[in-house]
Amino acid sequence: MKWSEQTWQTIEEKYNSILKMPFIKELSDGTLLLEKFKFYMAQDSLYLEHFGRTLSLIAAKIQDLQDVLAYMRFAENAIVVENALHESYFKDFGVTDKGILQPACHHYIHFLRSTAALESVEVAVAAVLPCFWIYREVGDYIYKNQNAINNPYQKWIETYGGDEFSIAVDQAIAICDKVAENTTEETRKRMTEAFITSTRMEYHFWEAAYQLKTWM
Ligand SMILES: Cc1ncc(CN)c(N)n1
Repeated sequence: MKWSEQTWQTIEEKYNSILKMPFIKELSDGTLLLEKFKFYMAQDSLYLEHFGRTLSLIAAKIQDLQDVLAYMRFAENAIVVENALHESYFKDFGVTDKGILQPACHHYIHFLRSTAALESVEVAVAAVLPCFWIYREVGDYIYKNQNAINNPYQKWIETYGGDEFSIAVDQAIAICDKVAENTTEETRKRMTEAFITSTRMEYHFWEAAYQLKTWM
């Protein structure tokens, strides 16, 4: 069994908990309070900048030149393409100030940045994988279960439930499987731990937005 298949099994329960979150349910039926979505989008826009920086650091470290190019593209997509979705919502909502990093986002970003800086590149690619994979699965799930009539969050749903995003996700999974195959059992274990940690943080990111959780 591939590393990715084995690892997904370890987070299956956590993934199912994500699907049951009120944030996901209400985003999907369009009833999520705008205040919560705005909080989420502002934090996510800050997140994407640092996620893009993390992907660039991985691009600088990864061995295979095709993989260097893939992570450079992922970084550009996070900062330019994904963030364009956020900017368009900010325009609609009249948001000019995204504010500061709040606890869940701060924690997640710093986990990704420190993993990319201090761990091996194999562990770093595993740490960023839930940012692709969980979003694709949640995006697809919402796409299939959405209320598409007058849903204010339609653009979000189409971005993460769309084919373009899915192609990048498949690439990121394939790179993880390749590096996992060529490394030690100990590193594969660390990759799985990093993947689990990021999965947890995806959960807490949505939870924090639903609760509008800020610093004291
Ligand atoms: C927190 C988070 N994780 C993942 C994604 C999808 N790149 C995102 N936009 N935000």
